[in-house]
Amino acid sequence: MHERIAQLKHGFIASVQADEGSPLRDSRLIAALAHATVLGGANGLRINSPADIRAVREITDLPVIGLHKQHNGTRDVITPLVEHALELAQAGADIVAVDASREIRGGDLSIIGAVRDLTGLPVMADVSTLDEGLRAWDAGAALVGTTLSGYTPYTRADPEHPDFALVEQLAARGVRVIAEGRLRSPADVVRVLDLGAYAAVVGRALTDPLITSARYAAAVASARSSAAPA
Ligand SMILES: CC(=O)N[C@H](C=O)[C@@H](O)[C@H](O)[C@H](O)COP(=O)(O)O
Repeated sequence: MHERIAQLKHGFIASVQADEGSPLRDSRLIAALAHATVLGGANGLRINSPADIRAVREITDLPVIGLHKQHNGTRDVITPLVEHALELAQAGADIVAVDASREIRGGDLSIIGAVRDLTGLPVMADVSTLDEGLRAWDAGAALVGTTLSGYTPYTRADPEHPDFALVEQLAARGVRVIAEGRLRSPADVVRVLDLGAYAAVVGRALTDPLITSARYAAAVASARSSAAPA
């Protein structure tokens, strides 16, 4: 097994990302946030774009899963092209994440082998269903992420919770599965590892203060509206 994959075993990976328009959209801020998660104990990082990967590479030797998000009018596609993967590798990614959904790839998963062979790096296939995960694993993905569950038109997911069932089903079939998407607490991480996940990715709940503040604000608003008038 690839050394970088082994380093992630039974750990948690901090996804540190900020889209255009976010107050955190600055590679130096991404690197600072990533640094904080590493000091806190993260075992790896998931980082979007060559610029952010370069900035993060300055602060850590931990495994970096690189991706290139491209909006297709409906959602972000993860690393649509081999050319993007090459740029991620040049920037210092250790593992390249690619969208392996049927929605984007149809029946053709040749991107997995192409990225692996051209970059020399292991590939993490992001999927939304059991079938997609099994096909990506057979096509040579080193890791299969549940990242896209709830984001393809044919998947429904509880917006408040990870897709625990998909994690369990992939693990039961011997797939090296990364639980990703809507993990919100240390308890969620422990639960997916218990279900057989190889590692867990935590994104917005860990690294996006806008999202976490909105959760507090919603809780306060809800408590106020149900409180008896003074
Ligand atoms: C669907 C998609 O584009 N997911 C992206 C993949 O890199 C990121 O926007 C997510 O933040 C990441 O998957 C972690 O998930 P969460 O932030 O829910 O913990």
